Amino acid sequence: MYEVLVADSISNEGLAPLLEASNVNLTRKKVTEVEDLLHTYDALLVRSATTVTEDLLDKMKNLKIVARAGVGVDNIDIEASTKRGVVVINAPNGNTISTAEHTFAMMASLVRHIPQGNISVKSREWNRSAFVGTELNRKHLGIVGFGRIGSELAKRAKAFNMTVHVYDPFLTTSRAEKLGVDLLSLDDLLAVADIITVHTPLTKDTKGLLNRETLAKTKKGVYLLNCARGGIIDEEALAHYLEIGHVQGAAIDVFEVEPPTDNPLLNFDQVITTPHLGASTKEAQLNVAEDVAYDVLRFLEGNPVSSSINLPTLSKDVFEKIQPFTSLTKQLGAVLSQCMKEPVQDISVTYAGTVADLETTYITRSLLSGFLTHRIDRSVNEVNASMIAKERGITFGEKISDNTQGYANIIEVVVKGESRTFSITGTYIKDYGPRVINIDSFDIDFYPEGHLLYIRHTDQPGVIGNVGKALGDLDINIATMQVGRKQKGGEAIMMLTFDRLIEDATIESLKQASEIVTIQRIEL
Ligand SMILES: NC(=O)c1ccc[n+]([C@@H]2O[C@H](COP(=O)([O-])OP(=O)(O)OC[C@H]3O[C@@H](n4cnc5c(N)ncnc54)[C@H](O)[C@@H]3O)[C@@H](O)[C@H]2O)c1
Ligand SMILES: O=C(O)[C@H](O)COP(=O)(O)O
Repeated sequence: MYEVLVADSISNEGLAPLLEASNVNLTRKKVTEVEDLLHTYDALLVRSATTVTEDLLDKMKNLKIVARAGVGVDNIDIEASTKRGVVVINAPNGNTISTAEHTFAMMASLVRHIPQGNISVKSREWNRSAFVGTELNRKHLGIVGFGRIGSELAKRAKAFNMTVHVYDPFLTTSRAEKLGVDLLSLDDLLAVADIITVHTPLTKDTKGLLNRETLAKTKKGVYLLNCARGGIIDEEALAHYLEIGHVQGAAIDVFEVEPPTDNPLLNFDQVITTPHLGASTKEAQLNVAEDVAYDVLRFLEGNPVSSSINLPTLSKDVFEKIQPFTSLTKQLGAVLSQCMKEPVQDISVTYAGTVADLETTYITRSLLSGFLTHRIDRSVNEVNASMIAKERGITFGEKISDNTQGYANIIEVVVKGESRTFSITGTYIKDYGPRVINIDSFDIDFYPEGHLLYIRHTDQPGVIGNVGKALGDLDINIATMQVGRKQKGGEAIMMLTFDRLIEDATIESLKQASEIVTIQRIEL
């Protein structure tokens, strides 16, 4: 049974896939209400109200996935989640239209003073001259951040006969042309726009993007909107330009600290606000809840997620295709880690044949996770493997080759340590499964699973028999035995598999024979 904690207000109807699943036990409680049970949850679903800190992640020892029913993941410590191997997903598409519509509504309200007029009439005033507004028609709208919401807003603005200028360092000129907007530098946009609205994520680059210095470049009388994230427009700087009358008005849905209490912007009549309502529609909430509910269920049942922040996103079809190879590389990594008993500096993977056309970065992550699992005492998976490898100074890289050595596919891994290198090559054979076909330059053929002994010895008569007899005398049954050598009379290898773990004492006794060079136990 999977334990799922829904910590924020998320549509019940949208959560139906989880509520109806027979293998899920769903709890709807705030994190603070289940302090004692935090270690039991497999999945955590939040909106923007819950902050997923490193401290919370430490308490949620069993957590595998954090789902954000919405777009912004700035309330989730992604790095700490990734370190712990916790997948973070979001629902990036479900609230786009609602937020674009809300921004448009805020813009129209702002230039026509609708909230102020409303308050005035309800105060039994009839002051028509105080609320003379401005048309949107033929005005220049500057959109900073032209992603999903920015581009939906542009369509609506164009329908109102506005000229749309955009600034987005990741937007190509051809896409801007296709969408009928004028792509500018930030400075040029600031200089030309009558109304400026921000639609970027909150990152270290966008925090305070509109500040005292940049806002000074705007037209006198400009209107500003922030329906993205508090802090993209520096609140103190905005307050300053409102105070001196340079900025004519602002519409703010999001704040640096929510709920805002002593925020200076709340003191201005020309600032209109909403309590982070961009995504608060029935439709958006149903969409985002459904999106994450399906994704969380898929993930818990071992399937790919459709929108991950810290994992490459794979379709079900692609995931199924790569699964045999991720299992294979996990095993190859585990064999390598146990055979190469020294610090490793570099891991290099070469893919050839059918596997080379697949999502190899994900397959390499599985390899790293198989390798690192045997070296460190924390949980490693595809989410955190590359980060942990980097932390430990292990470089890694991928190559594609066309040398399949006669197989449909092969994966060769070379590990460089301080004093030597070690290599392993595997293949996945349809209807037969994974095979290791070369280990440390010895051709061999074994199934990488279970309890193994990897023995290097001199190629001479009687060695195989002696090993068999010594194990037989200890009542140890050899399940399979594969041998390989490079040349007659030179060094040779044996790969033995067993039905149970072989004790240290047995290995020590086998090592006594002079023809045995090394023995390595491998547990897969
Ligand atoms: N108010 C709400 O309730 C609400 C609802 C949904 C989303 N949001 C917020 O709206 C914002 C936009 O969401 P979206 O779905 O359109 O995201 P998106 O990822 O589709 O678009 C963001 C755009 O910002 C651009 N960008 C990134 N860094 C930039 C920079 N330094 N300068 C200029 N542009 C930059 C990106 O290239 C991208 O095109 C996010 O902050 C999100 O959290 C708020
Ligand atoms: O990033 C988002 O999706 C919006 O800010 C919505 O936030 P909410 O889910 O807390 O309304």
